[in-house]
Amino acid sequence: MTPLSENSPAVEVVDLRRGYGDYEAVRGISFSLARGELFALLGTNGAGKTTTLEVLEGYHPPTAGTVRIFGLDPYTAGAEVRRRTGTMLQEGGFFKELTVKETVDCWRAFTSRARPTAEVLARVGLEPKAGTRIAQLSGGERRRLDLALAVLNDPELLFLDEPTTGMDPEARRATWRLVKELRAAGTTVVLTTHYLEEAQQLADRVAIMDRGLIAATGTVAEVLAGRGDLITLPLPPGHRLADLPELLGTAPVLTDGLAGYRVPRSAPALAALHGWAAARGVELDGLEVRAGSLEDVFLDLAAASGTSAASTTPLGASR
Ligand SMILES: Nc1ncnc2c1ncn2[C@@H]1O[C@H](COP(=O)(O)OP(=O)(O)OP(=O)(O)O)[C@@H](O)[C@H]1O
Repeated sequence: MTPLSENSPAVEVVDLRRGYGDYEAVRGISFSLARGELFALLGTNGAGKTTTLEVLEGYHPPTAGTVRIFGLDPYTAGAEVRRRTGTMLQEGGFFKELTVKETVDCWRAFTSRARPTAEVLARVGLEPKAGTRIAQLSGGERRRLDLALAVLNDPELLFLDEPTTGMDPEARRATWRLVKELRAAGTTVVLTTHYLEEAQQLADRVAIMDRGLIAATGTVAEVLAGRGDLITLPLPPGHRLADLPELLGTAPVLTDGLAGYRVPRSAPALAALHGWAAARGVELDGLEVRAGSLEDVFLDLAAASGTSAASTTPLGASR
């Protein structure tokens, strides 16, 4: 077996490709994570996030490229990698008749270095439900049980696949607190999520996947760098999009019935817009201005669908 290298990155992915039959779900992606980093994989439905995670977890070999976890191949050195990692899948398979405590006890039997059941349940706020049967848990409570099982062995590297899907806002925030605690204690975390706020709250770095490729990656600030501000307004009565002015050389774009301008700085653009409106006696009802967000990056990617993902302009710093 390859000896463990304590200096190797927690995760190293080079030119990973993974297909199902003729279909290539992941089409050549690379990234690496230092120990203790929290990395979020974002992306549209079917972008390849779960497939990537499953290769990192050692469930499938890559079709091409290499994946290393602590310097080890997770497919061929699965047992060693699993000893040091924890996995929260999208759907945990539980026996519905068992209680929460019985479920954790069962998993402890298969887990080396397992923490005590009470401690693990306390960690995810499930102690009051220890005696409750799985069938009676809410969706959010099941996700918390999934998380309890993922941290049972106090992993050095934790994989979280959409960890807060189905949770109410309070449970989601509690989960974020737990993930932040784990991260502060030095755990490396790879997470997939559809909640952009989750990535913004938790991640040191993000990668946005689109049709099997990484379209943008970096810190949230890097991904948003240069995106400027977004000015939106409903079309003024009696006006078409073509009647609106260019602002700082930018023509408006119509999205969901709103005219939108993405401008490097909002102040001069707003001054120009107000000048145009005042000269024509036009009211700018519903005018809104906000800084660029991950959601904008995401929506741009969705809007670009139909074009080749490879030709998508990189939206942030690449590694
Ligand atoms: N076992 C499989 N056999 C065939 N195709 C698959 C299989 N698993 C996934 N796919 C396809 O590969 C693509 C990527 O799927 P994947 O689950 O990795 O995406 P995802 O980014 O996690 O999506 P979501 O956000 O919807 O969970 C999808 O088009 C999916 O239909």
